[in-house]
Amino acid sequence: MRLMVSGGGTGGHIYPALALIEDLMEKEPDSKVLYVGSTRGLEKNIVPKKGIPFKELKIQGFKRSFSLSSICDNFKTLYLFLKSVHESKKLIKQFKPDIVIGTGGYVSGAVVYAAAREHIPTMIHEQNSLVGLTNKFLSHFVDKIAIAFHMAASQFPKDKIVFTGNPRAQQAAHIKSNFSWSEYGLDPNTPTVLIFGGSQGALKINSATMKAIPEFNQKPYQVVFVTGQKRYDYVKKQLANVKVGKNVIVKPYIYNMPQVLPKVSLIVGRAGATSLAEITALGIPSILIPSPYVTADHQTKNAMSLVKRGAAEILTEKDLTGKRLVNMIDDLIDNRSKLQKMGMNSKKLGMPDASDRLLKVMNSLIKNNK
Ligand SMILES: CC(=O)N[C@H]1[C@@H](OP(=O)(O)OP(=O)(O)OC[C@H]2O[C@@H](n3ccc(=O)[nH]c3=O)[C@H](O)[C@@H]2O)O[C@H](CO)[C@@H](O)[C@@H]1O
Repeated sequence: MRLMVSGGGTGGHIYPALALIEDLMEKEPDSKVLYVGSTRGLEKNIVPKKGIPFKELKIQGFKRSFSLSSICDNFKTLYLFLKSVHESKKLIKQFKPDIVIGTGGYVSGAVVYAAAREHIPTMIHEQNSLVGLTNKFLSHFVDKIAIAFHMAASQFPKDKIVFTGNPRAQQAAHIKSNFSWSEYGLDPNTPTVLIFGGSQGALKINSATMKAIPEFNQKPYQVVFVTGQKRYDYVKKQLANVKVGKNVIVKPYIYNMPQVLPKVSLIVGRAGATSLAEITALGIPSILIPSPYVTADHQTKNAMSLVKRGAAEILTEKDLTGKRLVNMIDDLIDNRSKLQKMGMNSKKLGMPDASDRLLKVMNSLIKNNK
């Protein structure tokens, strides 16, 4: 298969694409892949590290306010979009993909739109329960729309929908992890809580965690606190005069998350769709703190789909304090049977064959196009 993939901005759009590529290369090793990302997103750091051919386009998002500067910015956005469509068409002519798939983020808007105009089979993958702006736009042009939450179905043209789940779930579920907490200087046999605010880190989660550290130091469990790359220096500065116990580790980012996750006892984090796909694929109990800053509060909807099934607990950002965080973690870690039940409920929601399902649809689209 000659696969062109585009997805960018944040990890939630990038990792599903990478998981799909990994599965394709395992099943069809002669395949050729080109990843098209943006000059500004995280993909620029993540994708080339995986040895995947990468091209970048300059693109930006629309501003939703009506101030003069936003209007000017939106003209620039439109210009960059049209330019990116033009450049995508050139890339398509050179690479000659059998199929183009978009996993969200502004850059995928230009690439997938260009592919549809060039009559290449196209598909988008929507990770969330509430549909993003780019995928809403692309839904009018693509051949198929893969979704990971049933709730997303009503927001797209019915005849194009296929329910596949998120490919990152399959990657997380099937990995043979040889990771050990001893690599972080921790004890491999002590329950370990992983705290992180999505792929970019979250200010409020970071401040609550910093306040909780003096209490964490006394606990019979371990805490791995991931700040987000950009927020690491600030957190380290704030912690300069705080005693951080041997059972607490502070890290900017984890690059081998699928290896690490199977060893986690409890997750505290945002409710980004790709994180939830991983959590449920592995059946990890979680305390979810949805970001209130995302479109249409979609993380609360994502989180509630787990909470309703007893697979997670929710903590709203307005109720988030260091003390509350510690209490909720203690309550679960101290109550093994509650934790175990939550894990089992979480696993029931997992989609451990998501990328197989996606590949199947992609292959049938390609076949029908020949
Ligand atoms: C603020 C924002 O717009 N967030 C959106 C973004 O979240 P975000 O990019 O944070 O996405 P998710 O939480 O869904 O996924 C994060 C991904 O990054 C990985 N990871 C994270 C931290 C780390 O140190 N190492 C690492 O590898 C996780 O394992 C996961 O695969 O995309 C998601 C999927 O469309 C949306 O649901 C979120 O609402």
